[in-house]
Amino acid sequence: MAPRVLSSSNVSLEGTEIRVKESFPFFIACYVEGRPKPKITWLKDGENIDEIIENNDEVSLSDDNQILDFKFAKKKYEGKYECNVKNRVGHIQPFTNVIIEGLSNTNLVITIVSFTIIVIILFSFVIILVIRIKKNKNIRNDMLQLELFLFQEGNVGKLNKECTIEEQAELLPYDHAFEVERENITLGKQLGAGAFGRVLLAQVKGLNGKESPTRCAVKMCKFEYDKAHLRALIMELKIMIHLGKHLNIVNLLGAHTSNIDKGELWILVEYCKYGNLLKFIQRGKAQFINQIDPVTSDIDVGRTSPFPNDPLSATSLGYGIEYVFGRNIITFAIVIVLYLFLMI
Ligand SMILES: Nc1ncnc2c1ncn2[C@@H]1O[C@H](COP(=O)(O)OP(=O)(O)OP(=O)(O)O)[C@@H](O)[C@H]1O
Repeated sequence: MAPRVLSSSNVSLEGTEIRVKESFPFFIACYVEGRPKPKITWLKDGENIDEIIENNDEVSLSDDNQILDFKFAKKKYEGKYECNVKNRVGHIQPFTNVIIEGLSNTNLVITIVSFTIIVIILFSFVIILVIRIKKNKNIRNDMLQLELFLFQEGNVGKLNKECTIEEQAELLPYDHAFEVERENITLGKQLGAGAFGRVLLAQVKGLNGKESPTRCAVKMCKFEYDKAHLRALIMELKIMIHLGKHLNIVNLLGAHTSNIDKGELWILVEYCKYGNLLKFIQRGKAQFINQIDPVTSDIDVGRTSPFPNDPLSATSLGYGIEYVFGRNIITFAIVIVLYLFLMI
């Protein structure tokens, strides 16, 4: 059977055209059939292809010479490619014209211009982003400065007599006389934890001019970067400073505030060896335990003043009376009697 070109080829007896973009890969396929199996050789512009293929990684023959493969389209590969197919019975020579399309000048200009525009846009974006970040950082710094200023100085002029101190505690100033250096505080075991803070036992040197270390309880935020918790602790500290000392409350001994911008605020208060009042009562130290409502006897026990005429407000007692009983067992008895009296 004489050789015949199959339709899957991209060469034909009448000739075809293959257009390829420069630097793209392409191939010329000359699939044939015939019996005996035809032999295939290739010509480029009438010359044997061997010269091009020899020592050239970019051009190769495969599939019994049926495929001529080009890794990159280059101008030098442009031309007429003939596929010489021969067997004993016949001979055919299908061919194709390969045209390599380079980037036209206009295309090149468009590419360069678009690239430049993209670079300029990206660059502007980066600049705008940097300016924004810087601006936000400045705003944040200003806000931090403002918050720190409010913490230190407060804004007493804005206090409203019709509101409770608890509602406007932020406006109260901080008293630097309470400041204790970090190196004077040695933290110990945890005594307990509240809604937003935890309390640790500590030894503090140089408190009230004393040489020997003072045992105290240090209250700090559970999570240093939680602003809401820090704010609550600041309010607690300011209220304690505002209240001043009193026999029946757990008094403020000092505070470590120099790292407050990093969320670190420690409040040093008197240590109460019996801890929390509710737990103390629940442990069965008081014989009338059954008469106390377990719900209202939590923090509210401290918030209801057992001394109606006490100059300290109910709020003030809320910050300390829970722990007072460890210090003074007689006061404890008086408070419980008064509490029962008030309950009736
Ligand atoms: N001065 C103190 N002496 C001994 N233990 C204390 C002292 N202060 C607090 N504790 C212990 O730490 C626990 C937590 O105290 P904290 O004041 O943080 O919480 P709270 O008053 O119960 O709750 P909240 O944080 O809502 O006010 C208490 O229950 C108590 O066991």
